[in-house]
Amino acid sequence: MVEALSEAERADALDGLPEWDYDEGRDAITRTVVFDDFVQAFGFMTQVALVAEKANHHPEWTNVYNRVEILLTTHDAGGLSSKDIELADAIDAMIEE
Ligand SMILES: C[C@H](O)[C@H](O)[C@H]1CNC2=NC(N)=NC(=O)C2=N1
Repeated sequence: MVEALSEAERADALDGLPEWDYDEGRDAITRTVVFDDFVQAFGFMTQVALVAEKANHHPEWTNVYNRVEILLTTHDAGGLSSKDIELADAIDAMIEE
């Protein structure tokens, strides 16, 4: 069973995720990505969905046209865990492609 990160672990992890913001209320991280159009945005979401399903760790997200707002937290842990950090890293790699 995955545990929520400690404050120190969280601070260290967030240092490596400069594109993500910390949501204290949810103990989560968030990132908004804007694409050229809906098709690009949905293609990205499809890529993320396959990685998330493989990891059995899923984002909370919204999509409006070319904009995708992503929130990562671990429901089973009641907060931010290493699984969120790993998924955020994978998402960043897809965006940098
Ligand atoms: C039953 C299933 O394995 C669990 O519900 C998984 C699915 N995806 C998940 N995703 C996220 N973000 N947090 C979880 O705790 C989680 N748990």
